[in-house]
Amino acid sequence: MKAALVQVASPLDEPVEGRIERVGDLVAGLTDVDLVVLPELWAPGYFAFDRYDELAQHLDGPLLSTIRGWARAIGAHLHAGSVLERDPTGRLHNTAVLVDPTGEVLLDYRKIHVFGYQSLESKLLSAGQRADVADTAIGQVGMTTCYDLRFPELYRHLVDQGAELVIVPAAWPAARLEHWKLFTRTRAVENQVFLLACNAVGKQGDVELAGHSVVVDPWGRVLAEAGSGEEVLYTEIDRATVTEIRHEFPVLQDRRLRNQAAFG
Ligand SMILES: O=C(O)CCC(=O)C(=O)O
Repeated sequence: MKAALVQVASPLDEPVEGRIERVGDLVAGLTDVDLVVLPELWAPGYFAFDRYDELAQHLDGPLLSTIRGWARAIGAHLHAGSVLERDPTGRLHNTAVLVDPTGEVLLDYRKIHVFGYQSLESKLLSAGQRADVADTAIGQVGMTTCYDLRFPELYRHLVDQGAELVIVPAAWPAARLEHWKLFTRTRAVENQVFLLACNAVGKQGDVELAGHSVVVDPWGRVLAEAGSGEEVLYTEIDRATVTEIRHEFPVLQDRRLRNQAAFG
């Protein structure tokens, strides 16, 4: 399975429509891949808090419909990064969406751990309450978003549902790049999954985003890592590696917490 992680900047002074066109042009050039991944809230810009309400859309709105068209045009799965979703009750969410090559939505995930440190996300957005795994042509896919990387129990929950690969869009600041590098590898190796993490780059307001999008295999090996500028990061992964590594080194079978056996 060939994947491309599209690491882009979302400067707050760039018109959103222009950015959607620019990213659409980049995606249109990716005709030889099975999966394309975009960063967290790349269209509005994660730090455009004052525009969240104005820019949020229902999942059947124009942005997702454009993105579904991109997937059809290149004939690949497309992880839309995340979008600002207005749900039917009017609440807003940071929602990741996976689309198949026919443009059908396979899975959506509302970010569970909304971020409140030097961020208004947790004030403006409602937290998700569900994390599912989709059985797809590219494997058993789970999704989490950015800050979720700090919460290992969410990944265990995905593994318990059969996840083989976890896709993580992010807008992770450069100030905590070392944490990003640590968590992306750790979540992959402790759960014996492929982890594909697509970060944003560039400045949004005062905050520099880290880039360093990364693909890690279930043994914790970094298969590909981007730098700190805009770039498309290519990788090739074989889902059979998950089964092989879990068979060869079956640590997940030795978990005890689930049955409370070792912790009373
Ligand atoms: O956890 C972090 O350090 C960064 C999290 C973040 O920026 C986010 O969730 O958008």
